[in-house]
Amino acid sequence: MLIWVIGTVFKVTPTSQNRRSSIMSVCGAARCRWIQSRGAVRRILQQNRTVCSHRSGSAEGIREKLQVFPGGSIELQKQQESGIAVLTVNNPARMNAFSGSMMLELEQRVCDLETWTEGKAVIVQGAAGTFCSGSDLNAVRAIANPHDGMKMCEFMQNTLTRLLRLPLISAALVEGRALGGGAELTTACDFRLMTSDAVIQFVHKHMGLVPGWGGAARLVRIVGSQNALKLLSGAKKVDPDFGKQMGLVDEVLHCSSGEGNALSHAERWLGQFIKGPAPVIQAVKKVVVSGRELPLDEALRTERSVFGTVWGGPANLEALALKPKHK
Ligand SMILES: CC[C@H](C(=O)O)C(=O)SCCNC(=O)CCNC(=O)[C@H](O)C(C)(C)COP(=O)(O)OP(=O)(O)OC[C@H]1O[C@@H](n2cnc3c(N)ncnc32)[C@H](O)[C@@H]1OP(=O)(O)O
Repeated sequence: MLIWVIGTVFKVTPTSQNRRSSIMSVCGAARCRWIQSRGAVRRILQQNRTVCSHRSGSAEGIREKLQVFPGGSIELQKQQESGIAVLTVNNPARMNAFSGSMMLELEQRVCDLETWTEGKAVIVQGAAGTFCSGSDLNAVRAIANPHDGMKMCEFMQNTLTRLLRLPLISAALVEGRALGGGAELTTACDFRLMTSDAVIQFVHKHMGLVPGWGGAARLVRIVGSQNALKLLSGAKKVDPDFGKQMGLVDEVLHCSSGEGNALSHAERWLGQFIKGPAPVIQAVKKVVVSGRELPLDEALRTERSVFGTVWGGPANLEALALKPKHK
């Protein structure tokens, strides 16, 4: 599945190359590069939409089971002006634990974000001053057999992989507690921001488990295998200082608690990375995703292809006209 998604998102077909050469023959080189790159953008977006409507057959059976465990919601607010979306895990009565229906809703929200062409960033947060306490233990008890457990994990792995691959710069805003699957969710974002009293804890070992939503694989890539082993085998509480020290946490937000206060700090922090037009920010994220996930040759090919989507584009031409000095 993973390889299939990478393949479909980044593939350039021979047919599309033929189409490119015929366009080349009738255009000036710069204009042509621009048209060609618009085509590449359209293709990537269309392929994303294909992924969107694609329902993994192997995860299929679990949807009906997850639907049986309602409660809470996943809220998505897209701020058109700033280009920042806010995704909120909302189940405060259970410390924002994921019910079955919330898992299904998360997939829909990620799907929505995959086609947000004007977007630049997404902040993932929890409602009511705490991040997320993992799976809803009531649902977990009801599907506590290996077959359903693996299906649920596969479903969440696919969704969180898509979240991490969004062409938007993502940040987990951790207030309060991020436990179990909640800790895993933070690793499906590009950055982790913590308020000074927040804690991230991979409590899985205490539950007789290991991470299953892809959190271990991602954690190793973020902090290295030594640190990951310590965090998982010790079920260590990660406070902001410890998190910064091992590279799990990108920024500590020193702000008083209060409705929206941490969020506005997070938006300000993200602001430094999302100045400029959305297509350029999205292109930056795409080359980082390909560099992070693909073998070098393929990553280089993808980088060229993404480069073609911005080279000679409006932002590039405007910058050239201004003769900038980067002092
Ligand atoms: C792959 C992911 C992995 C898996 O499914 O395999 C998991 O995520 S397993 C779940 C890991 N999470 C936990 O084990 C969390 C257990 N809960 C706690 O440790 C505490 O509740 C805590 C620290 C989150 C909050 O403690 P506090 O004293 O501040 O509040 P309460 O304990 O009174 O909690 C309030 C209310 O929320 C309910 N709650 C909290 N977490 C969950 C949860 N994960 N599932 C269901 N319900 C949860 C808690 O039971 C309380 O409800 P109440 O009706 O008031 O008793």
